[in-house]
Parts: sequence; structure tokens; C-alpha cells
Amino acid sequence: MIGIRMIIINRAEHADKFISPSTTPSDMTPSDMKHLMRTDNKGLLSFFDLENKGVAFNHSHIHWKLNRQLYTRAMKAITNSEKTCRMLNDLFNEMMAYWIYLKNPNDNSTIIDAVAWMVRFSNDFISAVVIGDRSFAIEAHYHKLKNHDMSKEMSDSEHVAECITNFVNDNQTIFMPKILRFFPVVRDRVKSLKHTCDFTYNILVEKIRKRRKVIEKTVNSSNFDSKQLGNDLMTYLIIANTPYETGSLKSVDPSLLRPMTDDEVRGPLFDSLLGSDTIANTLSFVLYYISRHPNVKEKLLEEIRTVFKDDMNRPATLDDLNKLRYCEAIIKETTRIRPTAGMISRVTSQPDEIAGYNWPSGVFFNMYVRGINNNPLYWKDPDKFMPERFYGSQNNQKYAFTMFGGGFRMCIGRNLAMLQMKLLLALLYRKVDIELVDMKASLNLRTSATTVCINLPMKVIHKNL
Ligand code: HEM
Repeated sequence: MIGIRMIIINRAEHADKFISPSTTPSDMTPSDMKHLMRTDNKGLLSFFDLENKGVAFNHSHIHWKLNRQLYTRAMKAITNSEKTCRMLNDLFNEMMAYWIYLKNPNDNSTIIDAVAWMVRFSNDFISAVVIGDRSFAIEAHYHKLKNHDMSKEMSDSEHVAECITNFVNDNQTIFMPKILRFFPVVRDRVKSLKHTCDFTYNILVEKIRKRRKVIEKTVNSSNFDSKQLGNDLMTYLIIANTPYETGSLKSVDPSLLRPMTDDEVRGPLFDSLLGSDTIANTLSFVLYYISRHPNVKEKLLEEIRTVFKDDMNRPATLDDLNKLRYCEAIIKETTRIRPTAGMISRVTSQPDEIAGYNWPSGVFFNMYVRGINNNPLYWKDPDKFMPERFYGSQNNQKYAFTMFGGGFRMCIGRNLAMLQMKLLLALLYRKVDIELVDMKASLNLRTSATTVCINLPMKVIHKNL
């Protein structure tokens, strides 16, 4: 990256040294926690108001710790819930209806840009479960494709989806040294990203204000019961440090023992929307690899038939989730070969010996996930797409496969992401077949801090219409 010295780690056995362990007691001080930060904060984090907000980019140890605890607690409650599965089924039915409206009149197929639809689906799903308030990205996308007029709510949803994609596609900009901000090419990227952030922040803050009012009304009602409060991240954040908080917080800095401001609540919600885009890109890669491997598709269909038996119309449930083992293996194998998060970064917080050398503090390390995931040292026939390799204990080397990072800063949304990806894959292949429009075309990729798919033309063939 321009202006930044970076040490690349391409051996799994060296990663453990700079990816902090996740077992340190929560009352340890920042200096006890080694290498917690992802960047040295000389970039534009404060310009984008990310420096002490949320989790993913948070550079303030005390704010990160508070957000991480609240976020983790909410994700546990949200992920293991049948309500979450129901939302997924409902959104799937909605997307399927739009694909049928868009069907070619001469046959049973619809041509889609799989990435665009996966982005909208994930956006709606993550908004519904994390914010507790659905957005209208799927519906808005359909109307956009049909050139229909849209309500403000709908065009806002479509614009948020575009903003999130824009942010994820160019997130390296926020790490650029401040001095480069005024350089001609960088200036335009910073401007575009600033618009992206401001627009999305405003939409989120508007929703937070509305929710505060609803919560106030609920808790002031004469027959108030805490179960009436929503089971979503936004509610958990709004009631944190108020008498209505249900769990306790560990070793939080005394200055943060107060209700969070709207902008503070907005932080983890913004992180979640970014996570929705990561799901969408991972799913797009999964669809691509399944189309390229008919034998894998056949095994997937077999698993779907076994799990759903004769009823291909019933909603998918949490119970199905645990049975979809091959589905999970396909997702992991896709990620091994083509990870969306191809690098995991940390900055040394104190002098340390890493990969056989002594380093001072402040050194920027990047674990080259894609290289390690595909290294023949750890993987037999790494170029072969073989989901079955994730069945046994083929590889015991820690960090030989990394999908969600590790240590204190491991992905908070990993279980929710897996839930969405597994159930959606099963629902999709139950109802339709999906093929690449051009089997010879390679993936159209863009790599920033993550690798994304720019577009993916696919043909959806509707079964039983
Ligand atoms: C397939 C989907 C996803 C993948 C592959 C993925 C991957 C990752 C990776 C590699 C990291 C960095 C971990 C590290 O530095 O050790 C991360 C962090 C994070 N992810 Fe995800 N993620 C996904 C979905 C999600 C979702 C759906 C959410 C939220 C709803 C989410 C929320 C976060 C947050 C908040 C962090 C920052 C954690 C911290 O800094 O403490 N992710 N993710």
C-alpha cells in the first residue's frame, strides 16, 4: 500500500505470534494485550469518524472493548434463533418472486448479476436481524432494474447497498497516510468514500432516533416487561448502561459507564452492514465454484434431498443448519481457494520476536491468508476444488485455513454469516439451478483490504414452474 511498510507473513506457524490469543482475562490492560490493533492509526480513521466507533476499525482500546462485549452478546442471542431463520426464509421467498417476475418469457430462466442480488439479500437480512428493522434492498433493486419509480425509503435502501459496496471495494483509502489525502487521485476516492459514510451514517442515526423513542415508550408503559424489548444489536446498544440492560459488562472504563450516543450506537451497525457485503461476495464465489464443478453440485443436491426429504417447500430451520455439512464444506473450500478476506493485519504493540526476527513496536504485519490457504505445505493438491477435504481432520496446523481471522479480533459475525450462507444455498438449489452465463469467463475481481467480485452474470433456471 502506498506509503506504508508492511511485513507479509506467509507461513501459518508464524501467524500465532502476532494474532493475539483470545483467552486473556477481560480485566487486562491494553499493554497486556499484545498486538490488538489492525493499523497504526496514521490514516484517515478520524476523518471517517471510525477511530473510536464500532469494532472493526476502532482504534481506542476502551471503546473497542465495550463495543466488542455488547456486540458479542447480541450476536449470540440473534444467531441461535428460529426467528432469524424465519426472516431468512421470508427474504428468500421475496427474492425468488422477483426473479420469477424477471423471467425470460420464452423459457424458465432469469439472467441475474449474482453479486448485485447477493448484496441486496445480505443487506436486507443483516438489517432485519441486527438492526431489527428491515430495509428494502431486494425490492428496490427489482424496481431499479425495471426503471420503476421508487419511494424515498426504497431508493435510500438501494443507495445504502451501493454505498456499502463502494466502501468495501475501496476500504484501503481509510488507511492511506493523511498527507496523501490531497493528491489528485486519492482526493476523489476520499470524497467518494466520505459521501458513502455520511449517507449511511445519516440513515442509521435516523433509525436509532426512532428506536430510542419506541424503547422509551415501551419502558414507560405500565405493564413493561423486558421481553418486550427487541432482540437485536441496535436495542442492545441503546439500552447498554441503562436500568434496562440485561447482562453485565466486564471491566469497562468508568468514562464509558453511561448510555451510548447515537453515533456510538451507529458504529457496530455500520460494521454489520460491511459484514453483509463480505457474505455477499463469499456467496458469489461459492455460486461460481459450484457451477464450475458439476460433481460438487450433484453432491450438494443429494444432501439437500436427504435433509429436506420430500418437502422442498417447507421453511429451512436451525435443525437443518446443523445437518448441512456438505454445504458448509463447499463454503469453506471456496474460501480456502478464494478468500474474501485475503489478509489479516495487526500492528505490534510491543517489541516481539516474530518469524525468527526481533521487531520493535509499531510494525505493520499482514498475514497472507490466500497464500497460506493454498500452500502445498499445508494442503494436498491445493489447486483442486475438493469440499470433502473439510470433512476429516486433514489439517491440524493452526491458521493453515483462516476464514474469520483469529484471537481477540476474530470476526464477530461468523456464526450469523455461516447461518445465512448455508441456509440460503440450500433454499436456492432446492428451487432453482444456477449456471454461469459464460463458463469460460474468469471471476471479475477487485482487491482492496478484501477481495470482491465486481459482477457475476448467472442464469437461474426455475424448477417446477
Ligand atoms: C462470509 C462472511 C464473513 C467473513 C469471511 C468475515 C471475515 C472476517 C475477518 C477475516 C475478520 C478479521 C478478523 C481478524 O482480524 O482476526 C472479520 C472481522 C469482523 N467481522 Fe467479519 N466476516 C464475515 C461476515 C461478518 C458479518 C455478517 C458480520 C456482522 C454482522 C461481521 C462482523 C465483523 C466485525 C465486527 C469484525 C471486527 C472484529 C474486531 O475487530 O474486533 N462479519 N470478519
